[in-house]
Amino acid sequence: MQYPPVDSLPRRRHWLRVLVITAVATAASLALTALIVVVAMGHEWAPAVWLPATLAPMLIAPLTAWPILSLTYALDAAHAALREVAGTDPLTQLLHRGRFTELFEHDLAQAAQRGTTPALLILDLDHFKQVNDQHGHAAGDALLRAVARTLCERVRDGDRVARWGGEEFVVGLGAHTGDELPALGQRLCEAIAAIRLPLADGTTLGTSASLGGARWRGPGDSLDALLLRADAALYRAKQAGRNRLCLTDDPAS
Ligand SMILES: Nc1nc2c(ncn2[C@@H]2O[C@H](COP(=O)(O)OP(=O)(O)OP(=O)(O)O)[C@@H](O)[C@H]2O)c(=O)[nH]1
Repeated sequence: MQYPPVDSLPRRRHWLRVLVITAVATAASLALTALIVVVAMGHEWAPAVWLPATLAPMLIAPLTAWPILSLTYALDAAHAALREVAGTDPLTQLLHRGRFTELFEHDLAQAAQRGTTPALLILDLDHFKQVNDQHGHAAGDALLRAVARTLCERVRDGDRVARWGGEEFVVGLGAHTGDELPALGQRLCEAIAAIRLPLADGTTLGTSASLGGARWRGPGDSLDALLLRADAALYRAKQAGRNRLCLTDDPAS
């Protein structure tokens, strides 16, 4: 999930590598042919080696290039898989903070070109400690997974959802215009409050979240600054009684 900006790089690198390895293998096999010809010249057995010496470049180039290419391709695939695992939170399968930062900074850099005004939401579940204390850590984990699912189901393709740590989540609206922030934030707040997780004893477990949102102000506005503004708005949402959305640009909220 959520890896578009880097997709084209390995493919381009792969074809460059194909060209370089094939060229090196061909040059090496031609040099071998020349060596065989020089050594054989003047000997009566020379005619016997002309044919293999001529065929050698055609055989050696693919025979050496192919295993090297297969190996480097497999290493690339393993590297991409490791990157994905390292960038994913194992409990919720959302992006980790580091991978989110990398991807959303790319969204900010592309915003002017795409004509978007990215925005960011920070969500913190309310009184989550009580969930763990009353229902156990496993129920808390299940609730975190349900919140992650709820967020992913309601954002658009191109938005980024990350587990920021503990019971805190971040949604990066990379493909939106800033105008959509209040409506989406409100929808997420309501969707989280509507979660009802069935428990073994037949009851259900719910939660709510406080959300802080901020819009990107354009080139020169860093992700750190955006996060700070969203965090300040989140703090106001907690102070105002939780289970609500506050935006930095809206002092009345
Ligand atoms: N089950 C579970 N709990 C976690 C995980 N990570 C953090 N927590 C718990 O989340 C709780 C966070 O508690 P607090 O920081 O006090 O926040 P809160 O109880 O949600 O209170 P407010 O944020 O003020 O509404 C702690 O009890 C942590 O143990 C996790 O991966 N799984």
